[in-house]
Amino acid sequence: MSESTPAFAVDQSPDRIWPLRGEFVEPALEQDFRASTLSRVLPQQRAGLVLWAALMVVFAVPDYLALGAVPNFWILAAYRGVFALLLLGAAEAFKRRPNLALQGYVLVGLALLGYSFFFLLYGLRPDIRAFNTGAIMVIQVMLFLFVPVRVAMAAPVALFGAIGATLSVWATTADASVKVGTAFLVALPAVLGYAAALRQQKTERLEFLLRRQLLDANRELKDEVVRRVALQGELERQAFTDLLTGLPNRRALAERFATESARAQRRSEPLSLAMFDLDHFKRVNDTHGHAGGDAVLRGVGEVCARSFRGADMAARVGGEEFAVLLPDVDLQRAGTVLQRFNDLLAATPAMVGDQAVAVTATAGVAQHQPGEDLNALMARADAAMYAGKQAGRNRVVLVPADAAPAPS
Ligand SMILES: Nc1nc2c(ncn2[C@@H]2O[C@H](COP(=O)(O)OP(=O)(O)OP(=O)(O)O)[C@@H](O)[C@H]2O)c(=O)[nH]1
Repeated sequence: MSESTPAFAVDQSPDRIWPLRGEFVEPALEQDFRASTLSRVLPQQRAGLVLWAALMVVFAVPDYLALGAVPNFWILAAYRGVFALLLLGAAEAFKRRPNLALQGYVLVGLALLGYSFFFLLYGLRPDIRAFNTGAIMVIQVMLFLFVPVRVAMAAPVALFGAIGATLSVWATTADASVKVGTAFLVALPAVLGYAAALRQQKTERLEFLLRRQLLDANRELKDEVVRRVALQGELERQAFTDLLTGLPNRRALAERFATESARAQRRSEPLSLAMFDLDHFKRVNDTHGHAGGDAVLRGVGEVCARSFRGADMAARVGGEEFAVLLPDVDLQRAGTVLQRFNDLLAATPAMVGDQAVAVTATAGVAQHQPGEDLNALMARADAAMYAGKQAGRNRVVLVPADAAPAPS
């Protein structure tokens, strides 16, 4: 997100919404918006249709009271009945195919029929002309505000209603003031309804954009948190890992030692530590270059991974120096484990280019003594390893259990 764009600003640029249609210019966006309104629009439209059908039927009563059972009454009653059925049918169709409700064509068709009924009423019931005009005014308002339908569709229908009503009145009266008055009366609610509905449509769409932006921002925020947690995990992993061999580093060893020495003491279990150093590693570097030496070190890491149990921890603690922490393992067993490792290492040459380079290691092993810290334990194992180097390398030297602690 660029710095100049506030996080939650809605893009209100005029070209996003048609000024007179109040719909998104982008068809996909408009489609998304309409789909998001379905759960609200559908029940409203269906309720509106049922109410409309009920009104059509109920108003047959005043027709009958005014006209009696004459042919005009029956024409109106038939129109009312058929139209009410159509309205109920549409309400049912909307339930099955909600897209019909969103598109608005069905509603527009029904509105055209509805207006036509009132035009007919002007001819068949001139006695209620004023009432008729009032009903058309109500329909004009309902068309825009009560039953949610797109203004782009409602506007031509309202125009049809206004013109139709005006023409019907002009055809059925000679009174000029009634003619002009009716034209105004039916046009005015259409204009007001259109203006109000247009404003509402635009507001709803801007709100939709805002909601979407908020959701996007929220999603971005969540993704960012996930990314950061992963990054933090990776940084932590790196802080405890030797990048060349992938083995744990000295820091990781220190943490593990703190846990294991406390546990060993609590449970009176043995804990051993081995230090091993590659033999004549300088020669490897001198012969195969530093990169060759690195390849050999990586190979040692792989042998460690294959050699020690999951509970043991082999760590790289210096250039070509390694430490192995062996929980619940006494000195003798640790010696055996290290000897097995040494044998495997000697038998597993690393490939440097197309050359197989074998290395050996010299190890010193010590068993942890109560209260001893890591440095002291490492120093004792180190001293044994040094003794092993002196004695000819490629061997494992144990620190006797009763040996004096090494000076820290
Ligand atoms: N390639 C490589 N070499 C390293 C690294 N760290 C230390 N070394 C080399 O390891 C060698 C250690 O040499 P020395 O300490 O003389 O020991 P050595 O040659 O292994 O001889 P002994 O330990 O006495 O058997 C040096 O040449 C260091 O440069 C490393 O990360 N990569």
